[in-house]
Amino acid sequence: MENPLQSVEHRDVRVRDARTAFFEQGAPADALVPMVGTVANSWSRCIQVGLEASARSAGVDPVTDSQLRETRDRNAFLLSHARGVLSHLYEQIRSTGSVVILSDGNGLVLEGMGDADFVSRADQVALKAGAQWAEGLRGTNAIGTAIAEQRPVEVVGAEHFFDCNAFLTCSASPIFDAGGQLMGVLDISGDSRSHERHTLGLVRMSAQLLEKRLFEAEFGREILVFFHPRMEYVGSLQEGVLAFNQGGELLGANRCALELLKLTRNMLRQLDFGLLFDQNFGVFVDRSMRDPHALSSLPRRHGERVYARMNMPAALMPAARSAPPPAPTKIAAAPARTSKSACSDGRVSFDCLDTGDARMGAAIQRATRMVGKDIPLLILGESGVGKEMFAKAFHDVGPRRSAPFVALNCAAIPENLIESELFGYLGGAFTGARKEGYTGKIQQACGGTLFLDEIGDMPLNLQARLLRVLQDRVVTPLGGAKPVPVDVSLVCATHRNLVDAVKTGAFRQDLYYRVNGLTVTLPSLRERTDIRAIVANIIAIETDGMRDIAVSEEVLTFFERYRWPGNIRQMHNALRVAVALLDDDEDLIDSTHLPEELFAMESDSDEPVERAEPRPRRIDVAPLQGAESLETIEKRAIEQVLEEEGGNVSAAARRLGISRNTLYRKLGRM
Ligand SMILES: Nc1ncnc2c1ncn2[C@@H]1O[C@H](COP(=O)(O)OP(=O)(O)OP(=O)(O)O)[C@@H](O)[C@H]1O
Repeated sequence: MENPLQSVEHRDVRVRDARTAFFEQGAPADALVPMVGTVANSWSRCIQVGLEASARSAGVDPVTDSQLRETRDRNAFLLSHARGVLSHLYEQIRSTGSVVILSDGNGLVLEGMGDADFVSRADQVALKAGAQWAEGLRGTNAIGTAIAEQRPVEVVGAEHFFDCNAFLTCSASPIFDAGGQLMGVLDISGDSRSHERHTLGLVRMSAQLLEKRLFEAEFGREILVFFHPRMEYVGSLQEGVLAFNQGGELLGANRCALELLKLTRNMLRQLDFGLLFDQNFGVFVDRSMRDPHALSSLPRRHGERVYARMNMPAALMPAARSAPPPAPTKIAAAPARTSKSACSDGRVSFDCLDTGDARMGAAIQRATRMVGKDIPLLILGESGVGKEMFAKAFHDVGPRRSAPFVALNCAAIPENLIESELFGYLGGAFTGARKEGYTGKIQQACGGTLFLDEIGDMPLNLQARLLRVLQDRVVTPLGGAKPVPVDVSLVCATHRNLVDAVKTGAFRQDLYYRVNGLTVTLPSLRERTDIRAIVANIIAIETDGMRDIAVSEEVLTFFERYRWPGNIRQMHNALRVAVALLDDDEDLIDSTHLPEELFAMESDSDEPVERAEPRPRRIDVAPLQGAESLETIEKRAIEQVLEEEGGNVSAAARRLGISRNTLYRKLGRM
């Protein structure tokens, strides 16, 4: 490894000296030490396959478009998981004029991202999809040499075998699948003058992240155990991940797991949970299911103990195993009230919310154990994930269900009104106050549940007052001297990180402990595995369980892949619009019923948003008649398709690839 304190100039001089010794004086590679051994060995390999360092160009053409398409198809699994990582990596190097490259296991570039302004047009081609960087073709280079060496490699300037590549600096890390097979290479290439020492580390970490994603996708249907001897490393890139089947047999281990447990891949198939850890697999699974976020301390059979967290796929959860899977396309098979969804009767219940997602199921189980105990519940989760619905369901299963459920959103009302809303006031307490006074939310909730949404947004001075109310169990309305006793069960929610808010002083620590009796975290919609069941719930709510509405497979697949920045609220709005757009005789929601904003909505994700645009089908319009205008041709196409579809506007719009509204607009002009 290179001494990090060496200057770039010093390195250049050493490399030039090494080139002279190796190429002109015939010195053997091992005599070039302390030249980078990896590079010297690569030079030797290049000589052996007959490459000539002084050749004017490597003379390697990119593969043809159809060859590239084929290779990309073969690598679809890698590509689909790599896109987010590539964009994220590109964000890190955006203004450095470098490119991020993903190649397959043979060094063929599958995807390149970034502007290669630092190189000539000809060389730009060499960094784009279709270009080949195998070492045997292009001499020493980071991608090809990382493949040959099967480890991360950096090749700077004149370390490249061919003189013509000396303007480049490249850092590459191989990507291995769960079986240890090389899948591809991640690389950053740029101008050698702007070589940055930390680039290789960045590439290596990104490759590790990608391997982790690939592992989790490959074993997504198995029980995953994430572990590390140090508690704080669980959840980091350094954590080990093991995949077990339901019987506790070991199916796979990521690279970190192999290193941490000192195992080789050949040993995997002969091992099971009990041979690795001094604990019964069933006991570990049960304990982890009771509290999926908790870390278990697991004693190893031979070695130190580790901290572990388990992930159980929804399909293996006990509830999901006994319940029949939701029908794939027919969503709300409920023409009559008898077969309606658990969500359609106007009451929110945990039954209605527990639709097969493991994390949601675990949150419901935890909260259910607190019912009736008057322990404050804190619900965490992004905006729109259903925190208020969860709070309402918690209230509705408890002994206070016949008393009021009163909600106050601390972020939705102006700061100066929160105080009077919460504590109430007597008539004439302040200018603008109602003559008859106002009973604050705390008092309104008496005997029932007070739900404080977005508690993280409560101003500090009011936090102190609320704390006093919770401690003393009395509230004093503004302008009133007499404290009134309060008896409420408290449920709070926030999308903020309250621990951080406590650290920065934005949230009082003492109040945090008061509101945080039990914390549950609700998953974002994009993480949920029961999207189809939620769709069914929403349709049942929207139609009051009275209509038999199906959703097309295309829309359901889109819903499952979309990132849902606005979570269930956004999906609810989209489906509300879709249901409203259906004609009375229509019973299928397809992409033409989805609001256009859904596709225009910016996703905050690092992955591209898939679009379920209406898919136009081929329309054979009669040949042009003389010099027809575009408008006339369009008019003829619309008339023809409408006729072919028997006047059904929805079907015609679908075939034309436009929304129904657009078709109505065009018809209005005809
Ligand atoms: N499981 C579900 N099935 C059907 N609809 C749901 C479900 N969960 C939530 N919703 C719907 O999603 C929308 C948002 O829910 P809710 O207000 O409970 O979210 P929230 O997390 O409290 O949002 P915020 O943090 O913005 O206040 C509501 O329209 C609700 O009806």
